[in-house]
Amino acid sequence: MTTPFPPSLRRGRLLLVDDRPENIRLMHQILASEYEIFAATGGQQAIDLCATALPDLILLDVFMPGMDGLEVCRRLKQNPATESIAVIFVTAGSQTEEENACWQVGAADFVNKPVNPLTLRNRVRAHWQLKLHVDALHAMAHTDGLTAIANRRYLNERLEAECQRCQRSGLPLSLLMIDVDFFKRYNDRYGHPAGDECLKRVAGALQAALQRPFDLAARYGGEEFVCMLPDTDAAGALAMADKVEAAVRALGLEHADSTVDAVVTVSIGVAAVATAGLVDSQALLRRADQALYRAKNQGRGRACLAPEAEQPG
Ligand SMILES: Nc1nc2c(ncn2[C@@H]2O[C@H](COP(=O)(O)OP(=O)(O)OP(=O)(O)O)[C@@H](O)[C@H]2O)c(=O)[nH]1
Repeated sequence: MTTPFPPSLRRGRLLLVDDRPENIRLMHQILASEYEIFAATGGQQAIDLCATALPDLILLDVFMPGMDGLEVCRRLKQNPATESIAVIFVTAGSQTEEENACWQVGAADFVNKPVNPLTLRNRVRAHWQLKLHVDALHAMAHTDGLTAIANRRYLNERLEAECQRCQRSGLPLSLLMIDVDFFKRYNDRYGHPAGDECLKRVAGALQAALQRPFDLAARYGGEEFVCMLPDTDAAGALAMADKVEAAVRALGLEHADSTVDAVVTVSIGVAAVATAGLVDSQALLRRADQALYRAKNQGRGRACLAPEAEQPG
């Protein structure tokens, strides 16, 4: 799952790339106590490892037979999945042209060969700390402050990307728009701090109900949430909506002023993209919102499916 929440105190993952095993051994000795180490002795192997091991940093030899370090770096920077991995080149020479070529392909830094252990350790540590800070900022920008699930900004980014993917692949995509019933009355009766606590519990129930790695639960604003369900058609989304509705009811949060039940309930609007063609994220959200409005009008504490979108032309 693409999560906005990085593990905060994990060990950094470091990929060492050098065609000479003795160089890898030396760097391993210097760095193994602080990092989880992976190693590759060729360019293609390094690229393959990046896709599976997802390292945080790479120490990359420039001159290697076959694909050299410059080409490895160029390819990593062209791939959105690997472009943010910091590449520190390990260079034998210190010629200006060689350094410039490294910067041009996207180097983050250099270390000279033969490596000075202290310099290597400090350079790697500086880039690892920078990466931790960037990840933390990224997580903060994508997280809702109250409920700690994804926020509307992250939902919009992911939804846009999923709509494009769905348009290319023709696979279905569904949204649930979820609203806590009579939440104003809840706040009025139990107080705003209890209202906040209720929203946190509802968010937790949504998060727990979604089980596929690419599903996403987000707080859309106020007492409204959205669940994005890739590769899920209308029938699957309706089943998920029922599961979410039941999960919130099962929290058993007393709501004495609700006319739906004695506990907190939610209404859910479901919208699905079923057919190939243009997929418009905002139109999908609007359809889910209209279905939510119908669920409210039909008595709340239930899910309603939006009619299929009309295809242009
Ligand atoms: N405690 C708390 N309340 C919030 C928060 N965000 C929005 N609200 C409250 O949510 C309530 C939403 O009220 P309405 O839009 O009238 O909806 P409702 O009372 O849930 O009624 P229905 O949706 O028709 O069932 C308002 O009273 C908002 O103040 C929040 O972060 N914390």
